[in-house]
Formats: sequence, C-alpha cells, structure tokens
Amino acid sequence: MLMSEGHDQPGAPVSHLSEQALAQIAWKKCLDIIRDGLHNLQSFKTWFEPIVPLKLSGQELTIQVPSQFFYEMIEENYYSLLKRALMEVMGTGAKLRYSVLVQAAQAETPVVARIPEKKGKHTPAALPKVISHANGKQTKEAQDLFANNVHRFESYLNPKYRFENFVKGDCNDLAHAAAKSVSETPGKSSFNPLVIYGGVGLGKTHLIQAIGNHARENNKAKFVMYVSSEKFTIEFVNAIQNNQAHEFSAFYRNVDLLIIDDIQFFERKEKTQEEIFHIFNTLHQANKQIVLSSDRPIKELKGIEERLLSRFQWGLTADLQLPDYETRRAILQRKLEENSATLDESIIDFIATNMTSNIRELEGCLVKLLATASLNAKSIDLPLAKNILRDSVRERSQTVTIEMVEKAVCEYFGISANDIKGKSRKKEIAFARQMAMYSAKKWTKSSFKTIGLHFGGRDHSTVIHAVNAIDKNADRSEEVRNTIEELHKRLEIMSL
Ligand SMILES: Nc1ncnc2c1ncn2[C@@H]1O[C@H](COP(=O)(O)OP(=O)(O)OP(=O)(O)O)[C@@H](O)[C@H]1O
Repeated sequence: MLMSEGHDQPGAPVSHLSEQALAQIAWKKCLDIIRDGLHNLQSFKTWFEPIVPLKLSGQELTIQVPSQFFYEMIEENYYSLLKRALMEVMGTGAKLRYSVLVQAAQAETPVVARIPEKKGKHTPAALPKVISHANGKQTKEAQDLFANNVHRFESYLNPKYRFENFVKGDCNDLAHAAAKSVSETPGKSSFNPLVIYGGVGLGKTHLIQAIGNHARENNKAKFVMYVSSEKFTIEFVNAIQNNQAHEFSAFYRNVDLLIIDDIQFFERKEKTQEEIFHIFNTLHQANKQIVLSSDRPIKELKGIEERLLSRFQWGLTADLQLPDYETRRAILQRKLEENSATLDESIIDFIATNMTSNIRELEGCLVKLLATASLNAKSIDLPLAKNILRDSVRERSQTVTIEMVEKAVCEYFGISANDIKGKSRKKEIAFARQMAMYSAKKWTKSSFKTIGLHFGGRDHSTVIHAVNAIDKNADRSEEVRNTIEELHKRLEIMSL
C-alpha cells in the first residue's frame, strides 16, 4: 500500500506527510499507469492533466475535476483504466472521491465515485435486523432505531438534478411549479401523490430527483428515498426469496418522501403492486409525500389494479410536453454554462432547430461537440458541427420552402408576414420583401409566378425585378452581401 512506501520522498517518513502530499504521490503513480494505458497523449492531456489530487485519507483518494461534464466523461470513458490504476497503487480497497469544481466563485460539490463497485447498491435488507416487526407491525423500539439510523441510509438521489439547472418553459410550467411546491412542504399539500408524466427524455427523472434533493438539503424531509420501479421490483423479489419481505416493507414504510420513477414498469406485476398498495396507504395516512413518474397518463397504464390507479390519481398529475424552440435554446445555453463552454450562436441554433423530440438527444449533441472539440483541441464552426452531428440529424433534412424563407426573412428583419405580403412601400419593408423574393428564387424550386402569389399576390414581373435589384445591390454593397449570406445560413439550418 502506498503509505508504507517511503521511497517517493527519500528521508521523509511517509506517515508524517500531509494527506495532500500523500494524494500527490499516489496520483502521480496513478497517472503513470493511466498514461501507459491510454496510448493517446492528447486524451491524457485533456482529461487527466487538469485533475488536482486533493487528499488521501486511508485508501480514499479525493481528486478535483473542473466540471460535472469532466466527471461524467471520465466515468463514462476511462472508468476501467482509472479503477485499475487506483487498485494497483492503493490496493483493492481503494476508493475514489471526486470533487467537482462548479465555478471558481462557488463552493465545490463533492461527488462520491464508485470504485471499485461501479453501481451503488441500496438494499433495504441492509437494515439492522431489529427493525423487523411482529405480525407486520413495527415496534416502537424498531421505529426509534430506524429514526436514529436514518442518516445511514442513502437516498440514491443524483445531486446533479436540481431545480436550479432545470429550465422552465411553457412545456413544463405546471409540473415545475407543483414539484417546487412539494419539495417545500412534502406531505402537507393536496399534491399527494404528485405524478409527473411525459415522453422519453423530457425531464421526468430530473424533476422528481430535484424534489428529493431540495427537500433533503433544506431539511424538509428527513428520509428521502428515490428508486426506479424496476429496482423496487427486483429488490422486492429478492426480499421474498431471502425471507426478508417484512424488512423490505418496514423500510419503505418509514420513508418521509418516497420517489418512484417509471411506474409503468409495475404493469402486470401483481405481487409488487400489492406491496406498493400497502406502502402507499401507510405513507399517505401518515402524511408522508409520494412522488411518481410515468411515461404516460395514469389512465393509460394497463395491467395495474384499479385500486392502485385510483390512488395514483388522488393528488396532482402534471405532464411534461416537448420543449419549444426557445426552451431548447435555453437548455443548451444552460448546459454550456454548466460546462464553462461556449459555442457559436449558429451552432446552438442548428441544434435547437433540429433536435426537437427529446431533451436527452439535445444534450447528447452538445456533449458530442464539446468532446470532439476537447479531444481534438480545436474549436467548432458550423460546418464541422454539421459534420459531427450528421448522423443525429440526417433524417430530418428537408428542402427549403417559401414558408421557411418567409419565416427567416421576418425574423431577420424583425417584421411580420403581413408586412411582407402587404402594400407598404416603406424602404425597410420593401427591401425585406425584395430580399424574400430573391431568397425564394435562389433557394427554393418555386417559379417566379408562385413566389409572386405567395408574397401578396404580386405579378411574376415584380419578382424578376426584385431578384435583379438585389443582385445589383449585392455587387455594390457588402452589407447586402452579408444579409444574403446570413439568410442563407439560417435557411440551411432550418432545412437540416
Ligand atoms: N427542463 C430541463 N432543463 C434542463 N435539463 C433538462 C430539462 N429537461 C430534461 N433535462 C435533461 O435532459 C436529460 C434527460 O432527462 P431525464 O432523464 O430526466 O428524462 P426522463 O423523462 O426521465 O427520461 P426517460 O423517459 O428516459 O426516463 C437529463 O440530462 C436532464 O437533466
């Protein structure tokens, strides 16, 4: 083990070294192993050189990473290598703790990593035996013991899911407001249970975990438990097999705020539904909060007992809709800020315009771009971004239409469709109209006649005149050339 090896600091007994010095020595050794294992100096420089070893206590090494994104990239891509290095240097009991530097001005957020075990395990069966009860009822003694041990049980909440980084929009207004309210006064409002439903990747897990994190950090609920219905079911089956069904039941009946994700997974699982039914009743009667998520409205769940369905609808049900363009942009901006990264506006536009069906995909595009930029140490421009994301957006490509031209021109000049189609001869509007006709001729397959009809029922000769006028202007004026180019760029983005 590292602490018994004195040769790194000749003459200095290792035991006298500070935790920080020990961390530096251990990390330096780990880096040697990682460098050898990577075969790619650039990746090593990008992902490992910026890491600062903070302290080594026993076999637990704490390292500081610059951002959450960094932490996730390392866990995602270099977990095995990192684990091997740590175990070689510090032995099989090695543990790693990340400290994520959120922003220079903010406090650090510690994240406990999972080495050597990648996934944390929460086993209600790990409760002390004495919690078990006679005839399904807990003794007072057992309850007290539970209360005194609450701090020992993990909530299985991911600290990254917070209200602060959940972007509000028309698509999630009610769900967000209800979630905030529940997190402030769990169990005390009529929103019990609170059910959040919505399609894949629209933020259900984020929002329900934000409730748990907020309630826990602000002491609104003592024992918060987050569990997916899949995990709940597996644990329940295990508990039955190990004769620990009573302990299992007792564990969940003691929770102050119970959050269950993806309840559609309970469909057709009769035994598990029965268990949930009893837990639900106990918690509800005791004014404990229940939060559920589902991928569809409760009424559409099939193979779930009526009595359970009706209970799920006792409180408030709120849905998450697909985010609109503005919300998609705001989410991208927020994710960039979180990673202290920037991207050209045109790239943000490109992603927000094309990734419309799922926020996880939206995020995925961003991560792909940032990772490429970082790994190749080069900045990303729009053509490169399109190239990197071509697989994600390929199916969406379409041809430019007159409607797109109208939208792009209106947005660019800040005027309405009625202005363009109307009779106004005001200089700016007449110019925008000519520009619209010019762009429609240039980038769509429409005839002069169709374009004229679209833009206010004008004659085809008016369109020919507009196209010639803009062509001439472009020869003379850089400003006009820039406008054409910008409109072209926006149309390209819209059509991908
Ligand atoms: N309004 C939002 N603001 C910021 N980030 C969001 C928002 N909605 C979703 N996200 C992010 O999108 C990703 C997917 O969200 P999440 O996992 O919560 O979706 P989900 O609805 O639970 O998906 P699934 O149906 O697959 O379980 C997460 O990284 C989450 O942080």
